[in-house]
Amino acid sequence: MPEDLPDDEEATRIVCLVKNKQPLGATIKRNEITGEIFIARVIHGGLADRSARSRGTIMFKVIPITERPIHNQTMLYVRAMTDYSPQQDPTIPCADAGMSFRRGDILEIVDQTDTLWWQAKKLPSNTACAGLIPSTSLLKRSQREFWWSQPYQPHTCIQTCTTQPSYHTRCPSSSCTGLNSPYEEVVRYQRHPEDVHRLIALLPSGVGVNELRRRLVEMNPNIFQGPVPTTRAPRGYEESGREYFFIGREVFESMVYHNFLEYGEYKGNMYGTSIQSTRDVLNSGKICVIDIEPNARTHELRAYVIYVKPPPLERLRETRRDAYITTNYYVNRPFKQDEDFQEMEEAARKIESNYWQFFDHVIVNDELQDSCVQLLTAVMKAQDEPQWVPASWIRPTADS
Ligand SMILES: Nc1ncnc2c1ncn2[C@@H]1O[C@H](COP(=O)(O)OP(=O)(O)OP(=O)(O)O)[C@@H](O)[C@H]1O
Repeated sequence: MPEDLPDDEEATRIVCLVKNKQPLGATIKRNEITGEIFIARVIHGGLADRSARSRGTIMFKVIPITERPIHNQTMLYVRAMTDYSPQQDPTIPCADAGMSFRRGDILEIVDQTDTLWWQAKKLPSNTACAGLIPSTSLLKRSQREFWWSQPYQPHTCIQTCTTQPSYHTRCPSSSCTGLNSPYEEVVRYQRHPEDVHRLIALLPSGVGVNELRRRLVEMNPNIFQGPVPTTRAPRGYEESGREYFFIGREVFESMVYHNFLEYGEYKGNMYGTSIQSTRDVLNSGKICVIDIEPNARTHELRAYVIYVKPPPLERLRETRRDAYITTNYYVNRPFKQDEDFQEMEEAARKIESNYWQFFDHVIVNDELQDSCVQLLTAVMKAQDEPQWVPASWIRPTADS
């Protein structure tokens, strides 16, 4: 458009879009009063965006509006804290232009011009074309509407926090508040070789985290250490300070209030994560590997969280044939095929539905040897490769 166009000249531009099998990459809107149809948005990187000229099959006459909307094109990366499917959203302006995502996906927000519908790409992305996703304010509004439409349940929030009733932890606000932020801003973080290692947290208890951690430490005790205090009796092969710090209940209780990030009871024994012993291991230059319960994700820990998932039932039966567990009543007893495995699967379902978005990596603990290799690879990646971490870890905000 020439800069010096006289005011009385009609400012029009002919835009030709080459339509092939791809979607046009633009949405249109009709003015309810005048009936005029105009382009509501052009999808970032889509066909319309990329078509500079064509031998035209489709011709739009585009009349620029006098007041241009303020463009907010700053790149923003977020982790989705909720699932979204445009096909099930009746409010989306154009479902075909929408982009579905799952909790935990990393999204690159490429356009926030519209306050309700942002444009984003799911990472890693090999497509130039962005898709429409609801903005934070739109999602919060729908959450609020949903919340108000529910029957009054005064204890919903408290129940969410106590799905592992024996654990007393600092609850992450995201799992306790009624209205959660649907996106968490993240930044790419690369550990400097001279910085302390990233803390590795394995969860949950019961699927073999102790066995995996033990093997990792045993493989190279000069690199790895797992400093979780427990009141459980050591098993034959275990050594205090290696798998756990084995301490008495009285000592444990005296440490609880001022030195623990989380603590709790699992199958009759007390376990905890001590801030100081974690820091001591990291400051000694080792890689600290701890077990946590899912609701222990806190700012102090800043852990790389690895979720250890049980394999399907038939694989559990096959792989755990010679395995033993420790329960309230027995130190070492074989798994009970139905009860124990079903309990494990049920616990995994609950954890995934509440916490999937917080996991940096998932290992299916099927063949033990494979799982150990996967764990070692993931732990080294966490130290040496860039990771997406909450932006508030790098540039703290007032409420973080
Ligand atoms: N992939 C696997 N294949 C076969 N056996 C396994 C596997 N993973 C763990 N086990 C066995 O299952 C039993 C329970 O594992 P483990 O003690 O690690 O469970 P945990 O509940 O996670 O640990 P803890 O009770 O100390 O918190 C152990 O006998 C262990 O050797």
